[in-house]
Amino acid sequence: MARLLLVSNRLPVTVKAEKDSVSVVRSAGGLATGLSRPHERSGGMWIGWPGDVSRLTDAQRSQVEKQLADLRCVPLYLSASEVSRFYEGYSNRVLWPLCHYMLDRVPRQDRDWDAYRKANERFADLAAKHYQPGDTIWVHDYQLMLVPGMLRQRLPHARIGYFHHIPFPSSEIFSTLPRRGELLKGLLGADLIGFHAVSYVRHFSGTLLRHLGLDTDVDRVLFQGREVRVGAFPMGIDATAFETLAREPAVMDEVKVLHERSRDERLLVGIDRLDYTKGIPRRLLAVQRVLEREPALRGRLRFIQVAVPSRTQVQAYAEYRETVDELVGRINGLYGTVHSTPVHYLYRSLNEKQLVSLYRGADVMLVTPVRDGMNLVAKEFCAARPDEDGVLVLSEFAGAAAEMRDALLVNPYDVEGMADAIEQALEMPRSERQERMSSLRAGVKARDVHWWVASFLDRLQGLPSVAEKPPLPDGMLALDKLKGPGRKVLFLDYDGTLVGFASMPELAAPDAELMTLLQELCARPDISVHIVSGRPRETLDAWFGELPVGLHAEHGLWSRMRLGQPWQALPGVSFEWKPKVKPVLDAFAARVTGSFVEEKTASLAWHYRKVDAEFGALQARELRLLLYEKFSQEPMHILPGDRVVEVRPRGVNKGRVVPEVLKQEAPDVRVVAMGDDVTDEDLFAAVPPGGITVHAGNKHTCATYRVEGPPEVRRFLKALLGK
Ligand SMILES: Nc1ncnc2c1ncn2[C@@H]1O[C@H](COP(=O)(O)OP(=O)(O)O[C@H]2O[C@H](CO)[C@@H](O)[C@H](O)[C@H]2O)[C@@H](O)[C@H]1O
Ligand SMILES: O=P(O)(O)OC[C@H](O)CO
Repeated sequence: MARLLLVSNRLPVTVKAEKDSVSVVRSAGGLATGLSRPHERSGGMWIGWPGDVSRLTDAQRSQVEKQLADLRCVPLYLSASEVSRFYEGYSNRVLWPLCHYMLDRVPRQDRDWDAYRKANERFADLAAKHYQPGDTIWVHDYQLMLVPGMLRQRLPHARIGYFHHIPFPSSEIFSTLPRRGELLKGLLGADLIGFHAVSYVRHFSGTLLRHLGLDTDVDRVLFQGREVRVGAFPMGIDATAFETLAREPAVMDEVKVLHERSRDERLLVGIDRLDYTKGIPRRLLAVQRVLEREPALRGRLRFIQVAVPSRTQVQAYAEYRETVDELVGRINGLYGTVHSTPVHYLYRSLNEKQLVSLYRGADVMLVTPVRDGMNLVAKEFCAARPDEDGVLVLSEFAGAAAEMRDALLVNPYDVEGMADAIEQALEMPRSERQERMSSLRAGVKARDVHWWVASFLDRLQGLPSVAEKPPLPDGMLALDKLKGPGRKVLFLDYDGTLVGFASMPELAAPDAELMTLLQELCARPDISVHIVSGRPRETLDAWFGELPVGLHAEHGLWSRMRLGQPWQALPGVSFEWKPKVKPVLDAFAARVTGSFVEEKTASLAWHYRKVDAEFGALQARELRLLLYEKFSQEPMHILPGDRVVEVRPRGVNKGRVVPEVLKQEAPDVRVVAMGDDVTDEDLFAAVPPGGITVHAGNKHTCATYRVEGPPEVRRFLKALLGK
């Protein structure tokens, strides 16, 4: 099995320094707890921050390093400034609230981007240093979004995965980030990008389209010549370990004590990192509402809320703590008696045994975050209930809600609704509790953390590696093969190859530099030039009619072989479908603002270049489906292009030009074809063996060389002229 290199901001263990001793303890938080056991099993390494070590003596530090090495953890020490600017600053003041839809918590001006970028460089450097060929690198979470891209630069052939543990928000939210483009490109350095939920994949794909113009095809997107996969991998927990612990006599004793101490009380439990995304204040208010509404429950209801301190140096967390403290005090002041306290609040971390005892003892578990990537507490609770009892009240804004449909799902913003759900849970008959819990447990056990790790890594390791599928060689290298005498025939696509795209087709007229270049190529007795375009005859005539070049319009339907010769159509092509299809495209143009229909002699095209990228792509899919559905019997082809859907007669393609032209040339002529889009693939396929095919862009292609785009195509043609 390939060695696994985990890279995350926090290691699964944190250094804990006391007066005279130092030790490493389990880190809190979903990522660290969830991945600990898979790491123990994998035999690989884990690179990350072990927490604050600034006060350790040299001897203590080496003691810690020894302990970390035994756990196969490689520490990356963050300086005080990095903790404050990279971790607390950009990661937790900007990205954390933004990904949780809390724009009002993002500072007006972010000053920590630079520190974030530099810290990401340090993680990438350390991972690259420990990398051995054949390793799989798995980068985790929002603190390290630039690391996949940085690793790709350092290790072009490495297999790199990235998992985003928190929500990926809608593109409307992500778009507000000034550094959105850099962050997206950073993620795209990975081979596989995973999220907890399908909705996050959708948001991510929409954001790629909107900001980088990259269209995700179901689960893959092309970026810089590489295919990057994206997918939903809902994270699980070590269900067996929780269940085993929940059956231990020590835990059962603890549960017994808990029940004896609160003999007549029903027990509600909440367990969270103390984070403003976890919805603790509204949860407290809901408990308060239950007590207000149901006097009979006063003195008979106990809510144990355990909150582990988190990010205590960030002001928002300190303020949140005060809010929670105040609410707890208020509710206890209102409804406490000399015999009972309704809210039992613990501000600390619990060990696993204490945690599981609470899960096992709870009548109702309240997991009500206002937004959460997944939420593992909900799953831990179910795993810890082999008695198939207890009710889970779960926020519909937690990623876990997509899987845990048998929980009582609540809107965490609706305090009354949550109070209703708590009452419903308290009154729920045993048979219903059992039915729901049994179904929840089946899901938690089937999709546990080992399943999660295996499904992510199987997908990642099953992908063809960059080394197995090397990038196409640089087109400029092809020039060597064209050196020396001998005739050359150039087949050149126009839009996207000789010129860049314009918002309206008529705006992409050839510039002076291109006209000069074409004139110089035509002036060479050993070179003949053919422009093979999807454009109509009239346009090619207007732009190039005076040049001694071959012109081929509408993807080869019309050809003017030489200057002075007439245009001729390919024989036997049917156009009868056109009047039937045109009204369908017109209707789309009318309903999608900014789109329009282009009509040529033989084909029709619906362009949506100026339409909002996400909406345009959706509409294009709908149009294609409609066309397939209505006109599958017609002799026509439906061709998705770059922000265009084109309908052409069957049997016409750019490839048909090549043999026609070569009929008039000597057999030893050297053929060069250059193009950028899917229609040029027919051209490449028709080039005889030994010819040179150059794809201008980063799409899938059957060409043998690649250049980046029109400027490089021109550089190639100039070099052919010896310039
Ligand atoms: N008082 C306490 N004492 C001891 N342990 C405690 C504790 N309170 C919480 N924990 C433990 O910490 C973990 C919390 O994980 P969560 O998934 O609930 O949220 P978190 O926001 O940390 O994780 C992030 O990563 C995870 C995993 O991807 C996502 O589910 C989540 O949405 C995302 O925010 C659980 O394993 C829990 O047992
Ligand atoms: O304590 P933090 O800041 O490392 O966050 C822990 C959470 O699991 C983050 O996903």
